[in-house]
Amino acid sequence: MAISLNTPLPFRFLSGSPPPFPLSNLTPISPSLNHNRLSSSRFNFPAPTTNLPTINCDYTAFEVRDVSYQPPGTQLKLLNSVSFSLPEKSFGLIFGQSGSGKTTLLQLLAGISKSTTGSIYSQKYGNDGNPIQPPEPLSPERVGIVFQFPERYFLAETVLDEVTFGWPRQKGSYQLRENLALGLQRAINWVGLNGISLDKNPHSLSGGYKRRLALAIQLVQIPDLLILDEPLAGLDWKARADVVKLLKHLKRELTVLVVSHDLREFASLVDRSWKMEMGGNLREELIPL
Ligand SMILES: Nc1ncnc2c1ncn2[C@@H]1O[C@H](COP(=O)(O)OP(=O)(O)OP(=O)(O)O)[C@@H](O)[C@H]1O
Repeated sequence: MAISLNTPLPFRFLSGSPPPFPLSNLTPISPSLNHNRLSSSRFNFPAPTTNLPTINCDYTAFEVRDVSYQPPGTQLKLLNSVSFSLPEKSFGLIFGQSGSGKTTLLQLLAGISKSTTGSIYSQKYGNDGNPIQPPEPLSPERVGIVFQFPERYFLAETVLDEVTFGWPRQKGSYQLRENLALGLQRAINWVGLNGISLDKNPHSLSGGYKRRLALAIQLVQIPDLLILDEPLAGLDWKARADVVKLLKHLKRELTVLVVSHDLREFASLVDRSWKMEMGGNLREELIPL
């Protein structure tokens, strides 16, 4: 399947709800979690490898339970009973050898492929650590994904056309477009693209700004989960530092899951980390520094 950053957008924009609030009005929220609860024997999780603070209150977590994946028509098992939990407004990092299945897992989370077994959902917990609502399947429309080297999939000749590529054009969608326009303005400010002319050709932007643009496209509507595959790949040191800083800012507002080999650069952001072993086995592990 040819993957384009723009491919899923029409569906996202049409079926997702408009941004519920301006992010600029938000007070940064620290993850309010007792992560010991998340690693309770109920879920059979290993000891926590995070530095999330321990505060009791309700919270939501993205849950992946016993997910396995075999590409249709093959006997290959690329993911083997993968389970993990990522609390909202926290930063998760998956690392591991090339070919171990990290991107495959992200593709399942984004709904690009469908898992062979297992489930992916969000779960609300009370302050006693017990679920307080039925689990809700994670809707692909509410997941933003920035692929590795997203700039390779830019299609439009201007920044504006690139960001609005999937927007509805038909009559009667004024309200939706108005909401999208507000979301766009916020996303552009948020990623620091406000100094860039919207008439510019996306391919003429610097490496770091191309990544900002790819992020802005995903942030027009606030995703429940933002996932990024190797966000620093191919960038120079300055752009890498800029993207890390941007993600540090974003993690205050969003749940972020990153696949990366650049462990040192993300170390200060990580709340939870997992290593993908060859054969598609995921286990919670501190990043090796
Ligand atoms: N549809 C498919 N059919 C068969 N094999 C596949 C398919 N998709 C991926 N693979 C194989 O599955 C393995 C895992 O691929 P994946 O891209 O998920 O690894 P990765 O951990 O993300 O690697 P990298 O760090 O190099 O990006 C690889 O050996 C890949 O060639």
